[in-house]
Amino acid sequence: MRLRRRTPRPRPAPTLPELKASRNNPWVRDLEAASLWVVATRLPAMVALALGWAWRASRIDTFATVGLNLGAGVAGAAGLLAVSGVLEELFAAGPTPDRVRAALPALILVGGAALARGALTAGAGWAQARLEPQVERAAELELFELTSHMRLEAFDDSDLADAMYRARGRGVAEVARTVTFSIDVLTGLIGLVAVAGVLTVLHPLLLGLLVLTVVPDGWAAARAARLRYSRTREITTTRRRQWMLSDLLAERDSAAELRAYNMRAFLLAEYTVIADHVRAVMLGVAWRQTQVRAAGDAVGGAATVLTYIVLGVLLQVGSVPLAVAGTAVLAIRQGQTSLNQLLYSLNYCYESALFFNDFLEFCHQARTRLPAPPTGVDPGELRELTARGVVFAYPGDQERPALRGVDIDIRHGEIVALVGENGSGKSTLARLLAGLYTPHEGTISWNGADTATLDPEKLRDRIGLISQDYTQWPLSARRNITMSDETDEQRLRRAMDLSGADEVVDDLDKGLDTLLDKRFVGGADLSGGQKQRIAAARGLYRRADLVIADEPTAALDAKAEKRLFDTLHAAAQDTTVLLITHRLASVRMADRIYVLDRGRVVEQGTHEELMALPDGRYRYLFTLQADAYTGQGLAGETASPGAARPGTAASASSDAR
Ligand SMILES: Nc1ncnc2c1ncn2[C@@H]1O[C@H](COP(=O)(O)OP(=O)(O)OP(=O)(O)O)[C@@H](O)[C@H]1O
Repeated sequence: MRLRRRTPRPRPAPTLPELKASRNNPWVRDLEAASLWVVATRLPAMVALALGWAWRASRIDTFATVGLNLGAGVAGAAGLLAVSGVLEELFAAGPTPDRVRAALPALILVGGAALARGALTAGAGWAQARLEPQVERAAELELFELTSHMRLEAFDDSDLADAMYRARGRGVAEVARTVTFSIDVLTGLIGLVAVAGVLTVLHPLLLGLLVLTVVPDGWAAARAARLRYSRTREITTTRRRQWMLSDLLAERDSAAELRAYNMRAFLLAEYTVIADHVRAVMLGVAWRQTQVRAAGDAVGGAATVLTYIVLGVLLQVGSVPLAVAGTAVLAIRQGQTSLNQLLYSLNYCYESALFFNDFLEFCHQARTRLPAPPTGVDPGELRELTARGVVFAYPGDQERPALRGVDIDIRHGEIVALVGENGSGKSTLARLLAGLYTPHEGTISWNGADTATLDPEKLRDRIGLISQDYTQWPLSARRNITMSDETDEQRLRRAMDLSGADEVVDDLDKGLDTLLDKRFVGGADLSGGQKQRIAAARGLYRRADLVIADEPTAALDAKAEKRLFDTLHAAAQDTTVLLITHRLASVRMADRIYVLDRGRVVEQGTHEELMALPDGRYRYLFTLQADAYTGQGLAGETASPGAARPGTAASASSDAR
């Protein structure tokens, strides 16, 4: 049976063009066009996958659930056949006490079968209830093992973000539900097969009629499930936006700016438009589902009436005796109960399985974004880190690479600085050097070996990254500094002392054991600069060969800033420092300064060499800053940013590109 094409529904336009429903997704189109046959053939594979997850989560409970349900089905069939024996004796000729006595053994069998069925069903229910949390745990762990292991650039891919949203939102919860409904489907099927067996024994024609009552309801259930799913999937991006807006409206991080900039009405207005759109889509789904279910019920009801008419005719023409007809009525009623249960579970199972498929789809996509397996090759103590012809573009930005052929050299014990205007590519380059991104072209070499051939974890262990976008982890102050490393009290004190985090920790109620999250009882909140000191201590705590400090002082007061820069300069005696900063006074002492502009190195050299370039960009930027402090300087000489050209004497090798 082919499904009818949908009638077009009115859809309010979402606020942003990118929130429009994706009607071009081939998977959704395929889903909408799927016939009942396709659905029926897909479902067993999904049920098998779900049972595979159940098996992985707990073999005993899966085995018990399926086995006990099977036993309950067999007991049900035996009970029905025993009923036929009871009726046969009761409808026989002779005095009533004799007929009752004759029916007694079959009656005991009916009672025994009912008892056994009840006990087995209860046992199966218990095993099934135990399965759900175990499957949920297994699915969540799988999801987060993948999300935390994917390559960093995967997070910049909007398609993957949609897939992750679906998997995290409903997908992961539906894994356990798919297992539950799959088992319900199996249970319903077992019950139905038992009844079908009994009906076949009583009269084969009755079996055909029972099947006739199944098809319309089955079609309606599958169609209704598909409708909901395809509409829900279409509005994934809209829902993701709604989720983000709900965070902005309810989260602590945005609470202050929301008020300061009177964003409430604006955000609520956008939220309302999106919520209206979602509501309209879901109301449309509810109406279509009701139509489909009503059609299925009507045809199914007619088939039931037909079944009873045929039974009456068979009785009339003497094709079945009265006792068999009585049992057949019971069997048909029990069959329909099983059928209802089966259809109910089928409906939910199919719907759940579609969302479960989202989870599987994301897991599949995430697995293609995992880093190469660890090579185990230790990079060794840093002597030299070089980048040659490095090109890198963020996903979706292939036309505008963030780095366009960068060459740089960092040698042991040096302080190397990256400077340049906003968006020139400094942080991107730092992340590549830290092994967080892989170049699309060119190579990054550690002691001459391409970092792609080195063990990424061992490489990252040798690098302390003081990130520009640092995270304040909802963990103790101690963990915020040591992170995954063991606590070494001496090293910890030193890192705190060098970064100024000691003053922050001294002010906390429980010192290093204070939880840095105000959302929990006893948690503390830090100022922007205090958070940055903790982040700096984190980078310095590492036993690192290379410290990469990306704008480490943006939020620090003048005293703390000087202290940290002094620390970084001192640290360069036994380690190597890559410093990214807009405070150009702090890079004067650097061994080499690279000036980036739109993804290229446009100048390189020492402070003196760069200042000697008459039209140099560094000279222009440095002078501009110096001028802001002194009110003098060379600002008058350098006309404008547009006038700043790559220098000649010490201009970068990449200039030529
Ligand atoms: N996660 C990302 N996804 C897509 N594009 C990005 C991402 N991060 C940065 N970019 C883009 O890459 C370019 C370089 O950004 P990058 O952060 O490296 O610059 P930067 O020199 O560190 O800037 P700033 O001085 O403002 O920190 C910019 O055009 C930016 O828009």
